[in-house]
Amino acid sequence: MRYIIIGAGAIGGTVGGRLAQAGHEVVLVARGAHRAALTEGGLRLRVPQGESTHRLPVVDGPDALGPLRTDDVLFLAVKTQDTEAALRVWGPAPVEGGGTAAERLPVVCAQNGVESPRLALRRFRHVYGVCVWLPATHVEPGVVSAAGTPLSGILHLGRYPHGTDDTARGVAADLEKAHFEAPVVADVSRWQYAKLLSNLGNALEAVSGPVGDPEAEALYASVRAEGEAVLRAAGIAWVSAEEQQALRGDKVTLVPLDGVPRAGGSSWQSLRRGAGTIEADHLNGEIVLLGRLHGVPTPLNELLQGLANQFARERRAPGSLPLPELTRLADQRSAGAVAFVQES
Ligand SMILES: NC(=O)C1=CN([C@@H]2O[C@H](COP(=O)(O)OP(=O)(O)OC[C@H]3O[C@@H](n4cnc5c(N)ncnc54)[C@H](OP(=O)(O)O)[C@@H]3O)[C@@H](O)[C@H]2O)C=CC1
Ligand SMILES: CC(C)(CO)C(=O)C(=O)O
Repeated sequence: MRYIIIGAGAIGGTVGGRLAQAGHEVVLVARGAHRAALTEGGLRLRVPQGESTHRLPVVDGPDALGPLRTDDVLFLAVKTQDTEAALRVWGPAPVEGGGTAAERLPVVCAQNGVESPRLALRRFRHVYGVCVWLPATHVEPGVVSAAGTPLSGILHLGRYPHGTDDTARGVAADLEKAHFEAPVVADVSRWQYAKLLSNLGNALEAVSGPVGDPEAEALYASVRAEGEAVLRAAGIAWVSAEEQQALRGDKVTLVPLDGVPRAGGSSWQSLRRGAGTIEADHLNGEIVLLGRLHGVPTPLNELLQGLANQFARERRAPGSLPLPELTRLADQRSAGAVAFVQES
């Protein structure tokens, strides 16, 4: 199979580099300064075992490749806010022998949140979801890094909305050869909802810095509790911590990389790069949406969604809202939400 990595940033760059290292054909899709750096100097991948450079074909869209091959896999690793635009471009791409990518090729959505595979299913017939446990960093244009040894991360993968098939097993086998733990699961949505609950802390970390001290942990616990209440009201199941642990085992140990700053997760990194957009509408915003649909107040997730978007719009530095200030705002919002529920 040839892997076309749409969005060769932290996740796409790590997966693409690892797949190339394992001998697979890989095409990187990138844009802007990152694309220029990848084209000029290759993809530089830093992992605990060292740095490697991969000179791979780099394109900005399907036109540069000509008709796609029947053994192509579209591996989507853009932030969720960029999913729709990417699918719109890649869906109609012609495939050798006739038909389009949307009709004939698998699209594997290796992203946080739960929205991308749904968006993909509107256009593509063969959609796969991945629950991505892979702490990676887009260090600078052309350079990505991933902690974790001996494996780089855990990628639960399955056909979306449910089931498994030969493609899922084939992609997982290739990922396993490329230093990932890649269990094939028949209920990938349940895994993705579990990850969504973890990622409700992304915005907190982005605006107020690493979740680690007791005050931040307490706030995250309240944000997550809101998320769990919403999922329960919506009748949505997620895998328990025990199930996750049973499948994960102790296979991935995070090893800090000397000289590679990974002060924060993917949303923190968006702010650090001054990206102008952030994924919060699709993480905390998913809980807010479900809360509104099912009549459950979500003041804390609303607050974080709003703050994260404001930080991105104003290109504010990550972590620059002091935690006591965020906690004060959260207390105010929670009090307001209780009053609203009592009045209605
Ligand atoms: N980083 C991490 O540790 C983890 C991330 N995730 C999830 O993985 C997904 C990807 O995140 P991450 O790798 O961090 O994101 P990055 O921003 O590092 O990488 C995404 C890349 O895709 C590029 N891009 C967006 N749209 C297009 C397009 N149409 N054509 C070409 N390139 C495009 C972006 O360019 P530009 O910079 O110009 O926008 C960026 O370089 C997200 O859903 C995230 O939540 C999950 C687990 C861990
Ligand atoms: C859990 C974490 C922080 C790394 O896997 C992540 O999902 C992210 O950075 O978005």
